[in-house]
Amino acid sequence: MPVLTRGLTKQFRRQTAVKAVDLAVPAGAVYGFLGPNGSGKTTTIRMLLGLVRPTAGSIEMLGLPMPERAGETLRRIGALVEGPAFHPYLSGRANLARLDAADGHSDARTSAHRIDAALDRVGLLAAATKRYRAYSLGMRQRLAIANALLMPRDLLILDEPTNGLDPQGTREVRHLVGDLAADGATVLVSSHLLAEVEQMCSHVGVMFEGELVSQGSMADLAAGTTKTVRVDTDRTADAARVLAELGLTEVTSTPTRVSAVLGPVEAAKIVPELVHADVPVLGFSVQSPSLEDVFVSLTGEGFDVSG
Ligand SMILES: Nc1ncnc2c1ncn2[C@@H]1O[C@H](COP(=O)(O)OP(=O)(O)OP(=O)(O)O)[C@@H](O)[C@H]1O
Repeated sequence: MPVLTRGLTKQFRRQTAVKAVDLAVPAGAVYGFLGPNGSGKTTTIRMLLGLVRPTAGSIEMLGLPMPERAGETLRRIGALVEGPAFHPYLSGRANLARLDAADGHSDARTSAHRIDAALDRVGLLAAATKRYRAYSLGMRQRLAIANALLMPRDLLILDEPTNGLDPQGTREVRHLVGDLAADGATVLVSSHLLAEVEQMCSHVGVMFEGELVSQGSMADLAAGTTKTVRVDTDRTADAARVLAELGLTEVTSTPTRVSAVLGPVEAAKIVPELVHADVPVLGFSVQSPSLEDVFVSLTGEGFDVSG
């Protein structure tokens, strides 16, 4: 597990910002750390990176205890936390050269090569000599990610990398995250946008009021919740009877559609039974709840989907 925490807790003076969080980020995952603003994501990430001292709990990063082994682990971790300070009048390449030179672990002899490789990785090589101030927001964020990629990394931690970006910049960064994962890095990426996590991530951890209320693969999360079945037909009363006889629950009808909760019933049995009962099936679907449905069922609250 590239990231593993036990009972991770942070108490500020009046408030427990992070409450006994057990994070488990498996190798190769794009783990979406999802939660509304103020739910404790940034504080958790800052504890992982040793920027904030936990009140309680333990952290393992890349299999080693933190902060005891920070010297070994941090050089294998690329992080984007609160954008590094870029100089507006220097080019993208010159900015990376400054930051690389400031990194005590970097090798000056390989610097030029590593910088161009990182710029290439984020698609900024052609704009390498442009001044930072002339970069779009998406380019600025990609430069910040390039900075995290100056050294080979096993784990990338990106705190809200699409925050403040326009739709084009957002797309650029989402693609980049997918590419980085395809290259074999494990990525922990925080977001307050449900749709973004749904599109970009293989795994999700849901934070709410300082607690990790759920985590797992996207598939597990959907499987653990209630699937619903819809049948479009002009004989809804008969269809409803068949579904109830099969053992589906919460059967409801409109004039043209019957919906019900699937439960343990095998979905493949439904259409043959309907046909057998002479119910014309004009449409049939089995629906897994969206991440939004899951969030609402976990927290009892709606999620501001638009962000
Ligand atoms: N240094 C601090 N001192 C006191 N309270 C803090 C401090 N840092 C964070 N908090 C509080 O802890 C809670 C969690 O904040 P945190 O920034 O971790 O949330 P978040 O999920 O990352 O939200 P955002 O997306 O807005 O950054 C908030 O209520 C915040 O006000």
